[in-house]
Amino acid sequence: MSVETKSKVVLTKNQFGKAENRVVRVYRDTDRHEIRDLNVTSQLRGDFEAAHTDGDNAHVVPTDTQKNTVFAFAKEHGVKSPENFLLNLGDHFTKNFDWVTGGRWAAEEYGWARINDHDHTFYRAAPEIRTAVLVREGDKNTVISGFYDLTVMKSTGSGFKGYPKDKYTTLEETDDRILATDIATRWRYNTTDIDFDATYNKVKEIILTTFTEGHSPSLQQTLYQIGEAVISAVPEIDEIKFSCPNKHHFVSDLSFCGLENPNEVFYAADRPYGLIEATIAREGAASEEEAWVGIAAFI
Ligand SMILES: O=c1[nH]c(=O)c2[nH]c(=O)[nH]c2[nH]1
Repeated sequence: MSVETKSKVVLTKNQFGKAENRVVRVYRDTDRHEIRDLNVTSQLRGDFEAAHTDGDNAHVVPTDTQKNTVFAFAKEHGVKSPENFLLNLGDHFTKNFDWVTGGRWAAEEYGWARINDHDHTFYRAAPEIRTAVLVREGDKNTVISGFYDLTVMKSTGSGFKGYPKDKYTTLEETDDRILATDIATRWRYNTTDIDFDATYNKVKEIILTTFTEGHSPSLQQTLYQIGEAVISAVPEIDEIKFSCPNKHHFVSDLSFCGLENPNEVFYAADRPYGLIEATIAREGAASEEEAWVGIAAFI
């Protein structure tokens, strides 16, 4: 085959924009400043056929313009919540450019707290990174929020037993072990008419409280119970996903020097780790698989 011979191809899914715009908004209406610290990605979907096939840029809202819009909106609209910020971007691009029929806008938020209750001095305080994704198609918005890197541990109140054994099994059953994980979770709202900040705080609180309560027979059941608690408490959430490492802590064998070790000294292994992933959905709720596309590694 000659090198000039081209196969017939068609453009299928595509989107484009500016990734990871690091925008910090300072509210300084009074001497007591407030800050919101975001990492925002904007990507447009619509009729961009000619740009790809013919090099015709008539529809290509430059990624540079998308970046500028992110920074201008931080001033013009402020950051009520990451989700509201993304909804403003989605409205803007779909309403002002006929051929933009939708898109994907994503944000991470980094949390800050005041040093000694000072008016304008802060330290990075939230252990977790908050996430938000808006997928817009026509007039339909789907918002998926969440967080990752919230590391939690139970020093007892967890066990693992009753599992099948074969010739490769060495694990001992236990009623008392350390359960530790880095919680990564995303939940899908069935509305955009909600106080996103208040709901974020409520979901985080439910996750931490449910992790605390009761005896855990496995990380699987703990995640299921957390998901059930979130969906029961928040009617605006239809689905929640988790991707959580089981960060193994092995009891250190101190018998070499005659010491007993009743679950006091552990070796914290960093790898391998169990990887427990699950989706818990409201029964009967529509699933929105398309909105999850592009969300890395299960969640
Ligand atoms: O909570 C757990 N779930 C498992 O699936 C598992 N497998 C394992 O070896 N330890 C654990 N712990």
